[in-house]
Amino acid sequence: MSDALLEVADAHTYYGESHILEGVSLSVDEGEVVALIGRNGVGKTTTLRTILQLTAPREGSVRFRGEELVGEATNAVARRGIGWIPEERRVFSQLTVAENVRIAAPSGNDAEAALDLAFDTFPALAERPNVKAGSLSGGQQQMLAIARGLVGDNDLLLVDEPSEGLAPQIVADVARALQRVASETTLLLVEQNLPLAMDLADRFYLLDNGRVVTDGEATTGVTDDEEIRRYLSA
Ligand SMILES: Nc1ncnc2c1ncn2[C@@H]1O[C@H](COP(=O)(O)OP(=O)(O)OP(=O)(O)O)[C@@H](O)[C@H]1O
Repeated sequence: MSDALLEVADAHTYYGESHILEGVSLSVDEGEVVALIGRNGVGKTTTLRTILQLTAPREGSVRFRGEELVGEATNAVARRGIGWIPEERRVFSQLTVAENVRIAAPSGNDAEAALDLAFDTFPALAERPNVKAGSLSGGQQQMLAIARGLVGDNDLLLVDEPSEGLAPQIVADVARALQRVASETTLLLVEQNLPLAMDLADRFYLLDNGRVVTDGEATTGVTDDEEIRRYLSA
């Protein structure tokens, strides 16, 4: 048996009768950053939802530390230490930055230590602890969402399109922050920005039409690979 932290094997996932994932297999080892790339609509978010059991696969398996997640409720999956930073940057807009971070720390953990970690990682948040999350810029909200994932004490963080809709300068800040998060936890990262994905990741999987079409080491060479570029621009 594999000793991967996460192992998805031949997952088939549907929305109603639409067959979206047609046998996705991938693995993530402890400490790795793995990027899931591919153009719009190929099933990247659905793969994350499949892991979280938000949309359970009809066939195939999802194992975390060797244990089957298929059939478990999403909150049980979360309790195993799998965190999710969705594309929509879920933060509590009526709560302050500090409150958002504090409530993301698992109960029993030291909320002030969580704040220290978050503010140390994201100086832009440390400058505005008492600002309502809803009045932050898009980039700051993304950082807050990542900070909440970071203090959640997760062993695996699923991060969906962290750079989407952000200005290039802010993307660089988010990338730096993710790099720091990666030194603390294992990441599975959905990212359409290929240079960013290759910069952050150790390995990548390229999805197309609900299947993994290729995978390998994340290097800058991948960014210039003709075949991969064709898949991404199609
Ligand atoms: N709730 C849903 N009900 C029905 N079809 C859905 C649903 N969510 C997604 N889909 C469809 O499933 C397919 C895969 O979507 P998914 O969001 O996984 O793609 P993606 O690779 O993450 O792309 P994007 O970057 O656009 O989010 C798409 O064709 C999409 O239209």
